[in-house]
Amino acid sequence: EEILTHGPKVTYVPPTLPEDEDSIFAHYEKGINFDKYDDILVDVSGSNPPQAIMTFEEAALCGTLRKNVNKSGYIKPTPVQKHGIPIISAGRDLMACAQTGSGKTAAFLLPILQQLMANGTAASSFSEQQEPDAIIVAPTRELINQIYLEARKFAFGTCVRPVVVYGGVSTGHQIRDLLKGCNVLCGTPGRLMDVIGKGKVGLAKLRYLVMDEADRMLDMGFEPEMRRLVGSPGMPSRENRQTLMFSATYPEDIQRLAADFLKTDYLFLAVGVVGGACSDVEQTFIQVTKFSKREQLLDLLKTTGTARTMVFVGTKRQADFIATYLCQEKVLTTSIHGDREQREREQALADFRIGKCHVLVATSVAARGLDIPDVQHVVNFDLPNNIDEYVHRIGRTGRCGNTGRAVSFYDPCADNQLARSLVTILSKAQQEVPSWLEESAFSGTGSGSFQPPRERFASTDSRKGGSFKDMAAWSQPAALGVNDEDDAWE
Ligand SMILES: Nc1ncnc2c1ncn2[C@@H]1O[C@H](COP(=O)(O)OP(=O)(O)OP(=O)(O)O)[C@@H](O)[C@H]1O
Repeated sequence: EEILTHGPKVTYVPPTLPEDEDSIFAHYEKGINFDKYDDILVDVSGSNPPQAIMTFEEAALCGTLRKNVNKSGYIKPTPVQKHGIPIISAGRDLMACAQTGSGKTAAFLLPILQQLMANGTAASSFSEQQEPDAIIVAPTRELINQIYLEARKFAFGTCVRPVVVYGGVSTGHQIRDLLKGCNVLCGTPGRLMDVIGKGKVGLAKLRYLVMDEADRMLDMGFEPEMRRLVGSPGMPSRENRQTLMFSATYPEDIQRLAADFLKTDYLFLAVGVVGGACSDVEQTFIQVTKFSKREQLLDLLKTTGTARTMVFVGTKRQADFIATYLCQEKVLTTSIHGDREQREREQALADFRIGKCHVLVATSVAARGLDIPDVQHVVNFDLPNNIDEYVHRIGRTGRCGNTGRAVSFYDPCADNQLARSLVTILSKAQQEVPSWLEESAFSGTGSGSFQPPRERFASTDSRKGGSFKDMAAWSQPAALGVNDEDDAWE
């Protein structure tokens, strides 16, 4: 985004959003494994956690919110919602770790909206400076847009007005929309700091700060921006706001950093991984050589037919290259990565969502958070260099109790450092570990460290001590993956 402010003026204005209820509340069905969520082990640490709720009735949502939850097809809360909603309603700060696709978004949106309604938040109106009650940040443009659409859905028919700002779109357009009124501001960090810097957003009334994909928001790429945000003039101190963090992964070093942003008595919510980090995703590995990957991808796609498939690659150049190759081979393919214009990125996602293209070639920019119905396959054409990234990528399938498949190309020359962590992930998910993978993990050639496979949670509260050595070794800091080609943030 920063680069764009120095480049040609961005004039893209996204298409107007549909206003009809059917489109706003369109949702996909939860899967056969949704009820298994009930058996998942949950651990809340920190002092005096409030009691979990078992039903949405217990969440004591106002009538309109309750209706919107129903219209969204939610019948019972997921574990992160059962625990997260009362924690947030009780005014506590929260660091929440729960499996991909298990409903983290509603876990923070619903209690925030409920509190805003309960406290009689005034309908916002036109003003040259807006003072939102809540700010939500996320690492990519498409993800923040998706969160905004969820906020708009749950706030439907209430006086709460959500607004979104992100890079690659005309700033003028977004500011005009912002100034019409804003209670909940969703943004990617660059554009958010931009509108704050321009004086269009004041922070004096801020009560909630939400970091989605919090570990990403606090890694090397974004941490300075987050510190700038909380240090901005008017920003209430952490004692005077509620700070909420959500992710499926929390490296230990990031947790310790995160504590700077939270009240000291924050609660850590870990939704367990009984049955695995992603037990709803069948994970397979194919040993390949660098030069055989392309043909193997084609063979694989022939067996999957028109099933919706995301293919992750390591670099933007590679994304273009593979997408072009597949198009030449008559596979209906589109692509998303950081060098494409925002118009193209949004078009690609739309074409993939409606099934006009059944293959989406993507860099890590699409690894986190995106909730696309019926993604049946994830292919790691290139494995990421970080295990957390792997967890997020394969989490694009197998969402909300649905099942999915992830196939990863494993090139022993390039991917050895990931072997041990992969063995851990597979055994946690109670899936078969290929013997060659196990061998390469423990042959001594595989670097990286060993995580005891019986650990029940993807992350544990760093304040508990003792776990630190294992966890730090397990999750390499995401920052290690940063290089010129890294495309995981805006
Ligand atoms: N209680 C519920 N009942 C039915 N569907 C739900 C419920 N909660 C969430 N969903 C749906 O499940 C899907 C996944 O939710 P969401 O995108 O919030 O997952 P997430 O935990 O944030 O995943 P990620 O880690 O990938 O960001 C969404 O389509 C959402 O609407």
